[in-house]
Amino acid sequence: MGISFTVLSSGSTGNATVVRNEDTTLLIDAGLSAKRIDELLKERDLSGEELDGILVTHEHSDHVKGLGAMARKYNLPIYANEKTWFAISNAVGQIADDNRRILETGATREFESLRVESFGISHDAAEPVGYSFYDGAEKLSVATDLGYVSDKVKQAISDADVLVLEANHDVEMLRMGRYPWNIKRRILSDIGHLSNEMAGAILSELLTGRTKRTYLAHLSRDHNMMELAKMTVRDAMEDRGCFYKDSEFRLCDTYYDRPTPWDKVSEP
Ligand SMILES: O=c1ccn([C@@H]2O[C@@H]3COP(=O)(O)O[C@H]3[C@H]2O)c(=O)[nH]1
Repeated sequence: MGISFTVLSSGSTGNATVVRNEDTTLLIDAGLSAKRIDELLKERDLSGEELDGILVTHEHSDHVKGLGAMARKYNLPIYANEKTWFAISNAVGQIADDNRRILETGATREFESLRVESFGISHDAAEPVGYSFYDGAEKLSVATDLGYVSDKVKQAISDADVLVLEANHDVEMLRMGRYPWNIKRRILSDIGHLSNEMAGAILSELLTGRTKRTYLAHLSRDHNMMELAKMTVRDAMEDRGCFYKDSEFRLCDTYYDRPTPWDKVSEP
């Protein structure tokens, strides 16, 4: 079967992604109400009963809003590093001791045949992480909520067959937008969010021929549009000499209000 995934919802109104293979199904973040996550799972013919655990990237509410409720409703273990556990302790409510699992940044954990690696990212949270998933030779990487892509992150996500990468904002739209200047500065900073241009620059370095598609994620509803994001990413790649035909590499959409279709990592 290999790795399949669906981005259930992406953006500052709530983030959740399902990654599964033949023996394991994991939820990455639970940033919407449990009721909404249940609805989104149902849209992809899945139920919370089928989940084996929840991996947390960081403590911001758009990533943990429904975390405690999902864990309690389905008796799910939650995996997060120690600093993130500390940061979510109030928001998450009562969690059974057995469901409080530590997955330290940089650590690898095998969920039967699905291997998960966490890697540190740069964001204004206690100890934010992204995740890579491996099944045999297949690799899927998920990296959102990062202001800057370090060499370590590049290494962690390089050679992924499929990548879910943040393209949060168009810099001009953000500059001209309605947010107060201190928030704009924070979003533009190294611990903020990746712009479309930065996402394209990273992809131009990462595309070695193995990565077949990238889902552009966590788009700002105020300061971005999917078509603009795709155009800017593509232009940024071409400016750096990285040309591709759609048959070799594709940019794919994520949505804040509906799940992406199931995607099999092994498919071309
Ligand atoms: O001090 C701050 C600065 C920013 N933010 C978030 O960053 C997000 C960037 O994408 P967005 O435009 O969809 O939404 C923005 C906000 O949700 C925040 O919550 N607090």
